[in-house]
Amino acid sequence: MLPPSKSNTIDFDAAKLQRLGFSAKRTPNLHPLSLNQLRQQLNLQLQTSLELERILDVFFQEVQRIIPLGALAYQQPASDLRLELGERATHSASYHLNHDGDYLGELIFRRNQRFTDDELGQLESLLVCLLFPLRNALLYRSALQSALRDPLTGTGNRIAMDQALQREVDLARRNLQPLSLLMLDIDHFKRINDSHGHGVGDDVLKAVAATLKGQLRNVDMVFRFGGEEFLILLSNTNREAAGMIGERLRHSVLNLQCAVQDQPLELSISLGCATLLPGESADSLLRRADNALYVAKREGRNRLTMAG
Ligand SMILES: Nc1nc2c(ncn2[C@@H]2O[C@H](COP(=O)(O)OP(=O)(O)OP(=O)(O)O)[C@@H](O)[C@H]2O)c(=O)[nH]1
Repeated sequence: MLPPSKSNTIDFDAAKLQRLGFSAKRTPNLHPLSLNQLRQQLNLQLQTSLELERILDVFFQEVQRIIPLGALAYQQPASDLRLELGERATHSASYHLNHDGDYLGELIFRRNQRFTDDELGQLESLLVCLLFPLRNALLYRSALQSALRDPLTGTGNRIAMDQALQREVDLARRNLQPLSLLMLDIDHFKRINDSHGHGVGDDVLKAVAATLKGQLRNVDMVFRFGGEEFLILLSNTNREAAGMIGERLRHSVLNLQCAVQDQPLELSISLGCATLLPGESADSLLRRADNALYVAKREGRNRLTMAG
């Protein structure tokens, strides 16, 4: 038996597209089709993927079999989505897509010639083929996201953290770039829960997470590690810069204006910081940051400790 290897893997999307007579990279306008033929093709092809970008790319390429286009833009601000295919042009036709009361986003077709009424009618007829695949792709994307997010704080969860940590360690090694990690924990959090209730504890967790995200460039690098513990991955960041970021985070939590029944709630965090050593594993990096956090707690809390 052959050991698993790349040559045995199948990109099912690509395979299905090929079987239908479409390779991944196609030149537009290969065979002119009637509107009905194109609708049938689209109905088949748009089912072959749940990836939003791929679906829109297939749609953009195929529509050009009967309607010349320069660009296609898609945006859905609520999901923080914005995609641009092709090149910007002077004329545009835009559509707000709704299905069953759900807003699926806005699609903008662009080119350097005005669209005729006939063409707009054809576009509208083709858009119908896009609705279900687009809705499914959006649902898939949000399912993927919620599988990787901590529902309370909106930060990445442990699964996301494990994936990101290994990926960043590999990247740092390959690109010979520094990688630092901050492990932080809210001080005396149990007291907050015990004195004010779990609901207030939850609000504090949300407020601290929002502060951390607000202070960092890449919010996808903040993870909830455990109850009141967070982990921050700082790619391309050396020990000195990571220490400065850690101090900035500590101050921003100290300055958080939290109150319970008009009484101010004092909050602080302790942090441990470690920077990847040559040849070091992800587990070892994590352990060193955790040990540094333990030292910060032991030495009085509300402080940052750098791992040796
Ligand atoms: N409200 C709330 N509390 C949580 C959650 N997850 C964990 N906790 C609580 O977090 C508290 C953690 O307490 P400890 O581990 O003793 O830590 P601490 O009180 O912060 O003390 P130090 O870390 O030593 O400063 C426990 O009371 C947990 O019940 C959560 O999702 N919501």
